[in-house]
Amino acid sequence: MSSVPAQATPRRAATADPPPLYRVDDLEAEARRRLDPVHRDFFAGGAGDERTLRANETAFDGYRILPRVLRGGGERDLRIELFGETLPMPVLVSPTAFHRLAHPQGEVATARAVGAAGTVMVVSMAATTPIEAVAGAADPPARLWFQLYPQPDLGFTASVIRRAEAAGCRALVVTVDSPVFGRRDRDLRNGFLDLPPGCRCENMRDPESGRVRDIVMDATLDWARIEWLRETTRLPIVLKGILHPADARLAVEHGVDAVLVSNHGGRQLDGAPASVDALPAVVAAVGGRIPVLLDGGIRRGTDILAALALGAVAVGIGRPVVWALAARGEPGVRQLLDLLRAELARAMTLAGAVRPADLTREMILDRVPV
Ligand SMILES: Cc1cc2nc3c(=O)[nH]c(=O)nc-3n(C[C@H](O)[C@H](O)[C@H](O)COP(=O)(O)O)c2cc1C
Ligand SMILES: CCCCCCC(=O)C(=O)O
Repeated sequence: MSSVPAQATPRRAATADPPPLYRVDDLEAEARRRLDPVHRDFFAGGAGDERTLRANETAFDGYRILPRVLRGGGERDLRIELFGETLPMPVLVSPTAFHRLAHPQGEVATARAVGAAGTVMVVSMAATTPIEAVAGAADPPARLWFQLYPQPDLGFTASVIRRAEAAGCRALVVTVDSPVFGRRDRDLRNGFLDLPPGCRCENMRDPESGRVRDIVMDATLDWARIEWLRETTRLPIVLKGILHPADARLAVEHGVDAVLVSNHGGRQLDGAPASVDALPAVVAAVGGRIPVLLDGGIRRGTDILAALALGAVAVGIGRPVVWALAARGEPGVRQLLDLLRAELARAMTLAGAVRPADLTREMILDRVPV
């Protein structure tokens, strides 16, 4: 008679159920096996020596969470309020380009998973599915925000904003850390220049000519353009790519509705600080006048907890979504969001917080050497 090991993995039924997911990083390993190496490098890579890319993740090792005990509270309530809406958890999907390089269903699969989770998907201007199709894809519908690289052609920029508004996007995320494209050695070495046939940045289609325009990184971008955007749309505006506290103050003065502390996942200025290291000074500069969000290096529920305790209202995830999509399609992104929600709830329970608002600055010990 054969014995059954105490920790036997349950035999899975022969259905399309994805295998269990134990940690976010498992998705990366799985995705790496599936992806074309050139596309894998595009998704994984950063600028220059990838110092900032590495720092985004390792910086979280330097924070220690000081838990409170005997606080009771029962079930955790992860909901947050943002722009007058209640989100089920403080985790958003940050904009990432070219989802159809990760999975044939691309942004449609991502939107369906985000719709099921009830949180926000920030759709990239460089999406490979038109915003209208992303908006129509999910049931329940995903809450969509639209990410914009302001183009030098103001008429075209306004037409893209109108498309996003008409598709039901509820905020405009303006990326301000990209006056020029970061120098990404991996892509240069791989000669990654073009999307495969049939795969295009559909949000760049010119309404008059029908031609798909190239995305221009505009080095003339300045605060006057933010004023123009403020006059051009009534959507809440989020500035993405703020690291300096003085810029956070200027954002408030220019009527911006939120700032997203981000270094673009280490893909723009190599040598910039880890997002989480830049967060406290930005939070102090903003002084509660507008919400502060953060992305970069979030891989665990404890990372989310640390960012919230340091003053972020919510966090964004970039690469984990791409890995989940490449590894397992829509079910993978669902699993990813479920896992992060469960990890955050457990971390909050262990730290004695019932709601995100219970997470306070004193619960994080000052940065410890790593
Ligand atoms: C493959 C990839 C594509 C990205 N595309 C965009 C984009 O189109 N627009 C944008 O504002 N940021 C883009 N980003 C940056 C992300 O929005 C986000 O800031 C970053 O990925 C967060 O770091 P993380 O990957 O460690 O979560 C991209 C990042 C990656 C990795
Ligand atoms: C010129 C193509 C623009 C794609 C931008 C995607 C992006 O932001 C990234 O980090 O990659």
